[in-house]
Amino acid sequence: MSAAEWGYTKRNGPFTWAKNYPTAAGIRQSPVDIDTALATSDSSLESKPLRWKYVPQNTRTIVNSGHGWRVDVDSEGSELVGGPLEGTYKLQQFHCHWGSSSDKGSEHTVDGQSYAAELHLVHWNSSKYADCGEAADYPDGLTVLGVLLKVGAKNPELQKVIDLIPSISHRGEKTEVKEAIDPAKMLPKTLSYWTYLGSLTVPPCNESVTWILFKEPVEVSEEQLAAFRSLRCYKRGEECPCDEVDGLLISNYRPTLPLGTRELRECGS
Ligand SMILES: NS(=O)(=O)c1ccc(NCc2ccco2)cc1
Ligand SMILES: [Zn+2]
Repeated sequence: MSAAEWGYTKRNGPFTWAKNYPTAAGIRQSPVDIDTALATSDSSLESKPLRWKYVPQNTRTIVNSGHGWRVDVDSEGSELVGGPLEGTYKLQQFHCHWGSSSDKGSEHTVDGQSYAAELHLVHWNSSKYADCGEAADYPDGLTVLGVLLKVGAKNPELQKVIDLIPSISHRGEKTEVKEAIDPAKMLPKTLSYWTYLGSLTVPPCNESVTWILFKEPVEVSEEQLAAFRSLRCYKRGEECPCDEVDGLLISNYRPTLPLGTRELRECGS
């Protein structure tokens, strides 16, 4: 029933989620504003550099989830270790959040500043759990690499996603990713990051994510952001349930929640 379906409009948006997903009102929620003055540098993070291995050929399909685009990956062969992480995490999927104009759209903000969009690479703890779904139920189950996107040059790796958007214009549509997308090429050059314990930024908002947000933004063009906003949040042939501008997914970011008493650590300048 589309009315109960969560989304990003006034009727079903972030301020209504806690009604159906009580965890959304928890004390370990994401995103948060990164108050850089509060960040503590931690020698243990410096001593275990973040290391990743991805298999571009394992990026399988791209789908319009109704809340954005998502590239699903065959986890085998991928790994993320080090930094704040215990054990090995495997890449499950990556997706993006954006706003109706480029002055907003990122989920995390830095000293109150929003970016135009934010890329999330979602990993699950394969040292302890059997799959992503199980891992999402545990406090150390998931880790998400967050990359802030700012308006600038066209992003060649993200262009491979954008080229597929016309084939997934409506909710539920999916298509094969023929030209391998290398997640590693979407990461910034410098690997400095902030890290804190948080949650999924969409329902059910499980408090199971170790967030690792890179400090250096990556560039994406206005035209590429416009392509993201051309996705529709409803199924082909159905009328538009959301009161968005004719059902266009023009904005899919959750406003920030309080960091509360959580520690915010940083690695690198
Ligand atoms: N925006 S986000 O990076 O916090 C995010 C959003 C949704 C999922 N879904 C993955 C999942 C696995 C089990 C339950 O849900 C994973 C991560
Ligand atoms: Zn996300």
